[in-house]
Amino acid sequence: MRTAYSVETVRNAERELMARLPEGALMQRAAAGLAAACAQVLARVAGRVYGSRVVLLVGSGDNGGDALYAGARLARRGAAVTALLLAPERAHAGGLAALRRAGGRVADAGAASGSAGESIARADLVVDGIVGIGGKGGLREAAVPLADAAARSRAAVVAVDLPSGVDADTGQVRGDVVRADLTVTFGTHKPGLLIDPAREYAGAVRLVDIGLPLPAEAAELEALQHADAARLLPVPAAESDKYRRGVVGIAAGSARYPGAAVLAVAGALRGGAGAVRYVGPAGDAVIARFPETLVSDQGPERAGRVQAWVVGPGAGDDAATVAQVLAAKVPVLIDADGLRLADADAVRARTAPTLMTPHAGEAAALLGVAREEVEGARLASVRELAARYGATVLLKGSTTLVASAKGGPVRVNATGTSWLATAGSGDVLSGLAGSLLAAGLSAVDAGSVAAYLHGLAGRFAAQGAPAGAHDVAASIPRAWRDVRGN
Ligand SMILES: NC(=O)C1=CN([C@@H]2O[C@H](COP(=O)(O)OP(=O)(O)OC[C@H]3O[C@@H](n4cnc5c(N)ncnc54)[C@H](O)[C@@H]3O)[C@@H](O)[C@H]2O)[C@@H](O)CC1
Ligand SMILES: [K+]
Repeated sequence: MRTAYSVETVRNAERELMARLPEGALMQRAAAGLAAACAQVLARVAGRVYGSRVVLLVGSGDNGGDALYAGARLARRGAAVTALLLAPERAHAGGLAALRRAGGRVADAGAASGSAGESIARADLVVDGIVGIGGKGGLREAAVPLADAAARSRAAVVAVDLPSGVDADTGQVRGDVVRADLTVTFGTHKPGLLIDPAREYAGAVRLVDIGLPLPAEAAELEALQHADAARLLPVPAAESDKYRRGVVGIAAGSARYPGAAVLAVAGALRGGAGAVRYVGPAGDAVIARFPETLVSDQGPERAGRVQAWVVGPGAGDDAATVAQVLAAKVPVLIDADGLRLADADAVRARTAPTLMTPHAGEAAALLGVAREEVEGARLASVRELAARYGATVLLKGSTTLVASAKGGPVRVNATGTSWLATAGSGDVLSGLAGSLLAAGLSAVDAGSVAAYLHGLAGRFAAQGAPAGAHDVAASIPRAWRDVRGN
């Protein structure tokens, strides 16, 4: 499991560790890891470290200190290193002395703004040490021209700890921020490195272990990795029958949107449940495509045994079906139209698990705010929805988040791809997650494993070209095999 911790938790762990270590030891660990990563980048972009051109953007805190010490290490290996100081009188004194001793140049970024731009334009590597976890708000005005010059330059940009200006705890981006090709982060991932929109600015992320003592239960975010997903996937045993494997009921589709039913069933058939039962007006379309589906034109109450329901994709205005499903004593996934039609009190009154799967627009409607507000503050939004509805909430997006009403770490999914932003892709996800619920996974596990498989399936289906939702569904078995390592 990959984890991310809040700035406050990182600061506490840092204090605890610093008390046991000689002064400056922690920064040296960080700088050594940063310098090693920079040397690898230089080998790629300039062929070698010796003779390469490195520019350090140095702010007034320890983030700048890391950059200066790493710069000193690169200068000792023969790189021509120039530090551009945003606040010369407050730059890290020890770091500055180390860089000077190693033969690096130091300039005032403000006084030499023209030549600062030129050195950035000519650099092979720009190291962004403007601000790290001590940052507040977007980049300050004086730093913006440096970030712009780095963006225009052909240099590779390596961010120290975080791309400067992004909000470490929330992933929010206000105003200008640095765009990095690589972020070298220390001790732990920060939430902003895993959540959009900030994640996009981080580029590839490399974690340098500096020995921070971080308690597992204090994590803000968890991201499943292959091994975690493999452990959670339901695998039938010799004595399994379809009921033990779980029957998932799909109440979806309408005369107007029969395709949503077909796609939700397509996802459900690949989710590990032993059988898929469909109720609704699109039975003919479902059977024509998937003859293994158990189809009923009675309502959910009379559909027969079901261990988890999916309700809502393409449901139109059928509030009665949504209400019937919510009254069932088994886990329920509510998606799409179902989110609009579900009575909030009925959701809160449920005792079996409930998983709601809005995209940003649907989440905004449920919260009564603008869509941009949800997109800018995804972590806060998913937690707020989970608390309001007393349900597990999966907020879709290029980094999908899954929050439990009970609190605890929010799961973030990183397998997604922007190719998945295609009509019907959400219907496939809801069927897949519903199937995992029926197979016995908790709502958080079902949601996060479904998002993981769905993202991988999207990658396999797309491979750099547009793919339809049915292609994504058809690629789910390949995603399972990939996760299970066979
Ligand atoms: N906490 C830890 O465990 C460790 C921290 N280290 C480094 O130390 C950093 C934190 O250092 P600091 O606490 O000194 O804080 P930072 O260096 O992140 O930022 C603080 C400074 O930046 C300025 N600043 C704040 N917001 C700004 C903005 N929007 N634009 C421009 N400047 C802004 C402030 O005036 C302040 O002087 C980490 O990100 C990491 O790079 C590492 O050396 C190793 C260990
Ligand atoms: K930084």
